[in-house]
Amino acid sequence: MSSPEVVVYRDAGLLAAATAARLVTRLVDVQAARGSASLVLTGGRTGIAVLEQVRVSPARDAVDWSRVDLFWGDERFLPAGAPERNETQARAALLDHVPVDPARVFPMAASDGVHGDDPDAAAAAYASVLAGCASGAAVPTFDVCLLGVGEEGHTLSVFPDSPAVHETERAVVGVRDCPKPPPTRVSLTLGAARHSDEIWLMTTGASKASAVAQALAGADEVALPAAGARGRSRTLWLLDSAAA
Ligand SMILES: O=C(O)[C@H](O)[C@@H](O)[C@H](O)[C@H](O)COP(=O)(O)O
Repeated sequence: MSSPEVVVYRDAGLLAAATAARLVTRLVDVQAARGSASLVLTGGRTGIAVLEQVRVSPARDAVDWSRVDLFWGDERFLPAGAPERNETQARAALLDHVPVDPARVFPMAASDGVHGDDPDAAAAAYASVLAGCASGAAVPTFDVCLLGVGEEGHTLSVFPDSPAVHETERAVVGVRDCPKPPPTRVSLTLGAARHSDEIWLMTTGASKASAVAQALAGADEVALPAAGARGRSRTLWLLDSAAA
């Protein structure tokens, strides 16, 4: 696992624009080397702001969007099309504006889909999707995994000292009574996220500064889940000056 690197930007707007540029370049480089690329999307203001900046980037179409495999790190377990769903927001911010291949976009199930309102069934189904994309492994090696970080150190929908942070077997879990609304979610585990080549933790605002400091000081992942988000070759903490 890689050691955390830190890049600090003047403000949240510059972080979003610079991270969008970083993402476009990373996807182009991976596609040049391997033909396709895989990306894990996140919810939250910061993650969506980055996607919006990708949409308006002059370099956007340097990426062959038809050869990007798109996954989610977590999802708010709501009916399809609900405004609060990470998928809804990602489609509005970017995916509906670029020629992705629908067969290579893998949203987590909605609460009114085939799995009903059972987040555990939805999680098991997503684990099967991941295994189906992983040619023999349980989880693909994601090229880039975008993550946000909460004030108390959550990432994905993995919260401090929660059942999800103690999960060592499953790659995807249902989350209930989530401290951050909405309460029911589906989430990758930290173990699944660590299959990523690069993990980018995008964090803005003074309210996150304590969690950032604890994570970078080597806090235990049970108490500070974001501290356990490590990429195989790179772990990037992308901060604005307030979070730093
Ligand atoms: O579904 C979610 O809410 C996200 O996955 C969550 O992990 C988010 O990334 C963090 O809470 C940071 O959110 P902000 O960027 O809005 O602070």
